[in-house]
Amino acid sequence: MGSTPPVFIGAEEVEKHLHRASLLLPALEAALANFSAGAAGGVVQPVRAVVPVQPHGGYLGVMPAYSAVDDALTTKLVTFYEHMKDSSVPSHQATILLFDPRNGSLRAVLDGSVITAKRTAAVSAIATKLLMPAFAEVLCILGAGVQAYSHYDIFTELFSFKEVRIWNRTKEKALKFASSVNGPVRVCSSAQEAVSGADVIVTVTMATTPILLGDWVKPGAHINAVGASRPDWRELDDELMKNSVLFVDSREAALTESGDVILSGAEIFAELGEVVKGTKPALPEKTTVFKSLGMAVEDTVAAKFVYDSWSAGN
Ligand SMILES: NC(=O)c1ccc[n+]([C@@H]2O[C@H](COP(=O)([O-])OP(=O)(O)OC[C@H]3O[C@@H](n4cnc5c(N)ncnc54)[C@H](O)[C@@H]3O)[C@@H](O)[C@H]2O)c1
Ligand SMILES: O=C(O)[C@@H]1CCCCN1
Repeated sequence: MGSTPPVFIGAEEVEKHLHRASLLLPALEAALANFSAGAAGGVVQPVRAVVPVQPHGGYLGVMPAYSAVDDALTTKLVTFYEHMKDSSVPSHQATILLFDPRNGSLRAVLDGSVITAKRTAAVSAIATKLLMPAFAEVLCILGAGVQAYSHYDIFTELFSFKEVRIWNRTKEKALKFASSVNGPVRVCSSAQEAVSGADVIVTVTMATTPILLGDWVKPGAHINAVGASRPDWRELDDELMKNSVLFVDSREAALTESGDVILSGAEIFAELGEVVKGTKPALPEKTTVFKSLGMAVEDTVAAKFVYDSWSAGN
């Protein structure tokens, strides 16, 4: 008897089953805690392998993970390209393969781009809930690409900011962002203007040198640093890195992949999963940075969520 061929779940279908990123919050919180529990947490996740595609300024990342608690086995394949000349092609494209852990058969091939956008924003939201100052009023987003939209969506769903500001390297993209989302957004002409007095800052750019300086940041603010995922790329300057309490998704990945962590020499205080578990404090009264690199197990639980929902409806 031949095995059943894998199903293909495209972007539209993934979107349908994952219409709000907040649907992933319980699974992601558990995955972060399990990851940071070491062997007892049952997450097997090596630091991703990244293959540079040098002549084209691109990278291929391979991100496998197994979560015993979820009994879910996946690998994401993600490409990301700097300086895209053709703006109709997204800078990041991803596919997730979901296997049957009992026998290794491929069950599904899922679009990974929607999942990447939503799970990343949901993890930033988990960090923000734990680390932002009390009475946070101003949200600032630096960057106006795919992640800016997904972060805006979940942040405005979960929190009640009085003001949302955006800055982008090219202002027209920031203007387009402000006119596309459902709510008022102040478009700023400089990153400094956008950041000044902000309580929560999200950096979601393809910058390779700092775009956010410690000098501009209000003491006690919380920063989700989502870009700069190569060891020689930066979004934050040394001053900010050294004068904040630093949280990461994975210590091992941060010390391998994050230019902001490696080149600043900043000390890592905790993994986000340790704060979720309660084994490390959150320190919301301090200036905090959550350096997010993205973890394969986040894709594993998100893909399982979509596959289970798809299976229930088919
Ligand atoms: N941590 C994670 O889990 C995770 C997951 C996915 C993406 N990311 C990272 O988040 C960032 C944003 O991803 P995206 O999918 O929104 O990308 P995108 O290409 O859709 O948007 C990138 C934005 O950065 C701006 N930009 C490009 N070069 C810049 C520069 N040198 N200085 C300042 N701004 C610049 C662009 O104008 C654009 O608005 C990327 O660095 C990406 O690698 C992280
Ligand atoms: O975790 C991710 O999906 C992304 C891939 C691209 C680089 C940054 N992290």
